[in-house]
Amino acid sequence: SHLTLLLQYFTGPAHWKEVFPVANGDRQSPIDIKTEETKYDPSLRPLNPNYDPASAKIILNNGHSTSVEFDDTVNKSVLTGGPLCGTYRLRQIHFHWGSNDEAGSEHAVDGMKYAAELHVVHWNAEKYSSFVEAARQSDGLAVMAVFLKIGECNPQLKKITDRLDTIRIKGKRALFTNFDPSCLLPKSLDYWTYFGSLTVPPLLESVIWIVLREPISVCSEQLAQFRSLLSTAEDEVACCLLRNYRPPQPLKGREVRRN
Ligand SMILES: COc1ccc(C[C@H]2SC(=S)NC2=O)c(OC)c1
Ligand SMILES: [Zn+2]
Repeated sequence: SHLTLLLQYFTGPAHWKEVFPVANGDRQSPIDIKTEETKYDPSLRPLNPNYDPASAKIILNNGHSTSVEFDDTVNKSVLTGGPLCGTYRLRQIHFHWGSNDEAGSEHAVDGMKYAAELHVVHWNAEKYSSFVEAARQSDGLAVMAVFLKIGECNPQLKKITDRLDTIRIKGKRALFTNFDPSCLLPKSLDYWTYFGSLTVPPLLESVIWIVLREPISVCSEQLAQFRSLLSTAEDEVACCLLRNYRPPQPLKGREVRRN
């Protein structure tokens, strides 16, 4: 309907600042990583993801993306090392993509966008008692970003894209367990890191970003399966989730370090 289309238009990234003033804040994400300006930091340690496949619980279409939600009531699946102090507990993974294969990632590298981007979201369970509380703290969240580059179909990603037809409508969820998200990480865990934010409202400035330098592969057919998800619920006029990436935001003097 016209109202739905109008709402869709006014809910785009350009309008978020009207409802969430932090959208113009000093540590917004994503950013365009200018590789020549990144700084090597010898104090950065190797990343140490340690995930238990039994923590995976459900796969979900929340209308903005598709996510796999994990049991984060205990320290079963955690990320330590890298730029992090302490233990960050795995909460969920989700994806960002575009309406065509030429764009879709949220972060860019020297102005270049990849076809899609995986976010692996963790929260600081050592210092804070819940994800929601951690999401309000400057060191509350750690999101590992993995670029998806157009190429061979990704057999590990197939475990997710093959289930999307069961959650096409916004709000749908399905059981999804025995899944270790490490299978979606590239060979090298070399990374860039910087202080940023959630990339979707409420855009909270609570994320330590860890952007892996090596992409994983995805094929056009798999991206088409993401785009066939609906951003609308059962009782609404069907609308495909064609794109869900926020464009790069001003760096505002922040430093991007590399290991
Ligand atoms: C208040 O809690 C939130 C809000 C939004 C998202 C999703 C956003 S944040 C990000 S980074 N990429 C996204 O798509 C959350 O992700 C766990 C958590
Ligand atoms: Zn995200």
